[in-house]
Amino acid sequence: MEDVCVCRNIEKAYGQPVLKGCSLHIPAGSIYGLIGENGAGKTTLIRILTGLQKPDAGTYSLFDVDASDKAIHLARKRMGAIVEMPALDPELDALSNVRAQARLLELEPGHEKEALEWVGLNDPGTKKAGDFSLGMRQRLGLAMALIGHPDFILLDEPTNGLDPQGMIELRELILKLNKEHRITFLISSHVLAELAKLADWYGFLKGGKIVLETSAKELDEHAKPVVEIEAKPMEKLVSYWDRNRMAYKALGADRWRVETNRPAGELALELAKAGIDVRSIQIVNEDLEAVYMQIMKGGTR
Ligand SMILES: Nc1ncnc2c1ncn2[C@@H]1O[C@H](COP(=O)(O)OP(=O)(O)OP(=O)(O)O)[C@@H](O)[C@H]1O
Repeated sequence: MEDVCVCRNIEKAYGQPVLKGCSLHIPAGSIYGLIGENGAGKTTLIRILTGLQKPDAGTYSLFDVDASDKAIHLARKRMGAIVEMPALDPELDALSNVRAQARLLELEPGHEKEALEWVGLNDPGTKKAGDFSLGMRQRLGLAMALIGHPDFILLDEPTNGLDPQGMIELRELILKLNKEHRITFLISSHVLAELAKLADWYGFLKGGKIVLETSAKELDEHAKPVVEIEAKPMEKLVSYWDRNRMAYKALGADRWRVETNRPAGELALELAKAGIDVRSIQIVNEDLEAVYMQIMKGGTR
């Protein structure tokens, strides 16, 4: 699969270094989740890719055009972005906002209504954008990002401040644009659980670098098989875990969490043979959030 965007050792400092050799690859057709804690430099990276800022060192390419190439402005025409908040004019209605964006990008007029329809604003009326809900504003921002028929859209923390319904709607919209129109997305977030419902590729930004770049499929495989067990007595259990070199954690009264590849039924039988009274046993595979915490705490796995 070709990459729509490649970054190589990007550095950026504002007095303090923020990006310290950041490299990543965004495959065409993917929804790439850029995940990092607050202040990790996600917005900085997105601002660099959209041309709002220049890196101090390193380079990047968009659609195989290097940032130093004169043709980079043509590659940028294939991109749309919402950085921080959608750049709407609060005094204008939805259609006038999209028209203003089309003029700014020097596009032929005539596609404004289509862009609004793509985001479900079929009949936006004359309400001013300043009176829109946050979810509506995000939709309008997306319509403005879509007006140039981009192949690649960058969204900086798009679900920030949305209510659960707004989040679901935005997610469905992004998935639809990705599947039906083959638009590649870069979406930044500090909430992995939110990205996990969308992304099929991830870059983990930490300490100014991408410490892990992986597909969603691979990340799922990173999540270790774990079982939760309710059993006693404690001494026999601890001795069993130690004998079998199994990583365990006490969760509370007679409750344990254990890493194991063994089928739960087989484990229950073995524990019973060792004189342990097993009340319940269930598989609860380690979730992505735990994988995330481990990556963010200790670097790559
Ligand atoms: N224009 C600027 N001038 C000075 N410092 C800046 C500027 N922009 C960003 N920073 C600093 O750079 C660091 C990274 O900020 P950035 O907004 O890129 O992080 P982020 O990962 O997007 O965080 P958040 O999730 O909080 O938006 C922060 O410490 C921030 O204060």
